[in-house]
Amino acid sequence: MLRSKAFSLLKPIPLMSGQSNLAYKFIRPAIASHGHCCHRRSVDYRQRYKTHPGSAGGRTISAPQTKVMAEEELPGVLILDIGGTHGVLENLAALLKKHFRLITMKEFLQNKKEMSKKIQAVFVFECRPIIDRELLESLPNLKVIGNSGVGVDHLDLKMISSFGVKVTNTPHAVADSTADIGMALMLASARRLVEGCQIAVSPDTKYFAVDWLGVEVTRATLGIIGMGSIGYRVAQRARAFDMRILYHNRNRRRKEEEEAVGAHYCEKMEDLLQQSDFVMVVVSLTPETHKLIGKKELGLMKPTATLINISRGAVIDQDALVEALQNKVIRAAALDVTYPEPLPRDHPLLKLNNIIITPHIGTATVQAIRMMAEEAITNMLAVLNGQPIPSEVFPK
Ligand SMILES: O=CC(=O)O
Repeated sequence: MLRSKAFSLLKPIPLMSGQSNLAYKFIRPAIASHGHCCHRRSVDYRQRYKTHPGSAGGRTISAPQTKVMAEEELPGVLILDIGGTHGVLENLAALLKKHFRLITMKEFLQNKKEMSKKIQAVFVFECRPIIDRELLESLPNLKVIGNSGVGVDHLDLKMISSFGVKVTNTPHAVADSTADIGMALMLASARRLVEGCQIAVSPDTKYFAVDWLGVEVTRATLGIIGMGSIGYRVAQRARAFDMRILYHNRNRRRKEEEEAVGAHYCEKMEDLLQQSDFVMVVVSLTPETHKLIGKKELGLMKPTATLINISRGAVIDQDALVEALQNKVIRAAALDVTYPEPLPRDHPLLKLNNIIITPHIGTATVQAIRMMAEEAITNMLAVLNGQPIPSEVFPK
């Protein structure tokens, strides 16, 4: 009952744009307990994320230190997740509790009058919860929405900003784990890992009766569409496989960044599509990238090529993809993201054997979710303390 009440606050909105520019050159704000200036300390994030020039990822995000305060003194944070996280959020509660008074949606709805005054921040744990006007109107002291994750297409940035509320995201914390899932999908699809597993466990099949062959990733051409921090990390990994790396991006990376991973810029996405054996989509979802890969683009790809998507489902026209896979216009696809998530059980994509689909697990690692929470906490505290905000996302 309470759950369904909470859900009534969350209703779908049209896809919206919005993405931080993944800037890395920020100084971590001096962290003090909220409202008090103690233990001020600045940490240059470039020291922490110095794996390569221009990279914005890192492995050592650590939550800021806060003076121990009584719970009532701490700013309230409303925890917004849609459930189904199997205790993950509970594990993050201890981290959040060091800096905030945690308020669940259930507590908020039970005692709206008192709670609404306390809530200064909303922590969004999954990329599905929707923050609507009704919720914002009921939180007069809200200053920041700390999104745990890089993609903010589930948030109506213009509407949120009209309430004077800031939105932040966590581009650094997600970079490695998301790049890893891209590599995992590419390798799994190339070597038909899922089919291999099915054969190995099937009682009906002779163990070695594999009547098909995979393809090799080594020395193949990888085309990366979207060379932000995740795309760049994919390139770093692909280099170890001696891959020829092409990329297409709104903005060309610096020469030294290209050289560091041996990546070649394709001004036209068409050139990348025509030349690549593996095409990996790593763009954020915006109105410009909605259905970026459709029938025409799939038609430009080699019949031996594989499409990998680790960004958002809606950047690919799924009907066109079904048709392309059915008609062998391309060899295969490997998707960590779909539209919607999960796909309805009778969706034609689930009936194909030249596809691998994982349930949006790019950041589903012990390390990533912790780093995401820590990065989100740092962002939210910076807003509440009036300090420079490491990763603010602006409406376009
Ligand atoms: O999907 C994951 C993210 O947006 O970081």
